[in-house]
Amino acid sequence: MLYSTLTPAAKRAAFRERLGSGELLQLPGAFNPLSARLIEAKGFDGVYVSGAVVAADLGLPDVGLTTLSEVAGRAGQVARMTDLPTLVDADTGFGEAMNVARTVQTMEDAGVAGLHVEDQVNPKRCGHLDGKQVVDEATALQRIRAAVTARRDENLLIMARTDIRAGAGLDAAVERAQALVDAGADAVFPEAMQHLDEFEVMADALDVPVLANMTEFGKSELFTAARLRDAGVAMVIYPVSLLRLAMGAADRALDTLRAEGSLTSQVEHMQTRAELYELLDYPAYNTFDTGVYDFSLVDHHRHRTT
Ligand SMILES: C[C@](O)(C(=O)O)[C@H](CC(=O)O)C(=O)O
Ligand SMILES: [Mg+2]
Repeated sequence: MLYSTLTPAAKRAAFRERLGSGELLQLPGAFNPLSARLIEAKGFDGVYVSGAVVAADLGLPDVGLTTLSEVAGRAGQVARMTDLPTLVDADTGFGEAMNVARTVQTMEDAGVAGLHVEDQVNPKRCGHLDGKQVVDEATALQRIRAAVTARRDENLLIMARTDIRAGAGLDAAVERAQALVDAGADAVFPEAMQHLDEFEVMADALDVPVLANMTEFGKSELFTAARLRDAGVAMVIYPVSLLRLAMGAADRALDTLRAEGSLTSQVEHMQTRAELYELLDYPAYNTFDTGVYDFSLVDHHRHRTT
């Protein structure tokens, strides 16, 4: 109950170990802390906190409007609810080198296992939209150096995301990624790759784990986990998928309520009360409550008789 049962340091160490195992780790995006519990219950390897989802949750587009405090707050709430490692989208680091350093320490305090910092100009755009711009290499490397220098737990995974592929092509992306690794990045997130063999080229060129972004309605086809693993990818995120599914279900259910005047026909699609309580570990809280109650009775009794 109350979750998580592990310290952030233990989660980071476990994440590093799993990443070194050569398996493909799957990290669905948690759109809230409760959905992180579901992701864990279903046996996934980690939880992703998407910048696009944090923004959308607030009713905002993903154009660099959310603040470090908002994103770190949400990442902390999610990380708190799961024993899985949490990977958070730190956008551009919320500024330049000095801001990136503060972002890393704030995210570390929030209990995440890793974060990614991208090389887009401020204010950033969704990586799968046209018209985004990247900073020059020197600025991109500064952000990563600042991130690596700022962390206090050496197991905190600093991932460099590069958005250069869309504007400058795959060769430029590989070159940028190699420079980011030389600057200290522990892993690379090549954004908006189009074909599976591009992931393969990237994974072959780098000595660090590579992440694939399987966001829907984007530039990439939705490759299966098996194909990504065969291409040498180490981690895959499904950043906005659960939010899209939940909002799709909510949209249809609201139409039904308007049309039918009740949600009776929708009940079969709902998570049941029993399923929700199980996910919340409700019985454990009851037991805890009883323990406190018993204790106070005994205590009270002792006071009266002495
Ligand atoms: C991964 C991503 O950065 C996110 O914030 O989740 C987005 C996802 C999306 O907009 O589909 C991205 O820029 O790819
Ligand atoms: Mg993002």
